[in-house]
Amino acid sequence: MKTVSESRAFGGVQGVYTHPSGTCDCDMTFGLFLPEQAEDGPVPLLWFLSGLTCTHENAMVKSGAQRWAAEAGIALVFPDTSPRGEAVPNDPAYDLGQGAGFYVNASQEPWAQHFQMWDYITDELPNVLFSAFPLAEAAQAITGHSMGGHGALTIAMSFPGRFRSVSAFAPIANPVASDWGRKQFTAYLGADEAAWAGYDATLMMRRYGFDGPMLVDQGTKDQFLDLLKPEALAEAMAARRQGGAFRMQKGYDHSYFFVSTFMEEHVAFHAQALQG
Ligand SMILES: N[C@@H](CCC(=O)N[C@@H](CS)C(=O)NCC(=O)O)C(=O)O
Repeated sequence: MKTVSESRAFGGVQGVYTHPSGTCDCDMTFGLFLPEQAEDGPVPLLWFLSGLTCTHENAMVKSGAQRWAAEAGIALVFPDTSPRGEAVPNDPAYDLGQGAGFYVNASQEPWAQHFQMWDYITDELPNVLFSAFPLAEAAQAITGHSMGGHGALTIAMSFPGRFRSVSAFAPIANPVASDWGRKQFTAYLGADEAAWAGYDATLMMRRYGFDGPMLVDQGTKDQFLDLLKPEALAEAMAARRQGGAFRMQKGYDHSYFFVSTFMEEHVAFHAQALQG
């Protein structure tokens, strides 16, 4: 692993690191914020998965999460959203290929060799993080924005007991019923929709839900509402009697102004679960 940069932030350290990834068969970059409390021993970890077109950098510089994580003594990891590099396939569209990994394990050509983001986020990157940094593996929570909200919700529901809490900002909530989902799942997973079900938060909520608190925020003026399908997830949460809340936030759009507005509440929500 190589250190790209380390900068003092809110009494802690905001680092950027690269490492060779066997899972994605390329070098991968991530941001990690360690609060001051990490100098004294392992601290809880909050994952932030980002959305379409993002790298590790967008949420790291625009979400404002570090101030609240520093106060709560929680580390933040900002992974990239896809494999990268000249050898990695891409697509001219912003919502397929590099920057649009959709947190799935691709089985189709030309994507399968590199686009293994599910295994990267749930297996390889945790191993890198817990062996190299003072992080408490037993105290993890996960959140994300848009495509990253889809990733956070589906990963949290797939690993009962791993994450104490899950939240999402404007998640792609029902990708099997959306053009933000059907196009990418066809490309990455193939036309057989049976292979898609384990990557859809609404279908997973209908079937089993999350074994802890869940918080979802969605702006009412989000320009992508028709693609995000928030009503499907809200209905599934109500039917499941899922603990937590689905909140429609009046007037907010899809941008990081929306994310940063509610970040303090999301970090406090996770801090309660992580420290309880
Ligand atoms: N570029 C796309 C929109 C992509 C987009 O809004 N991406 C969101 C996540 S889904 C994001 O976080 N963008 C990067 C940023 O705002 O820093 C478009 O023009 O339609």
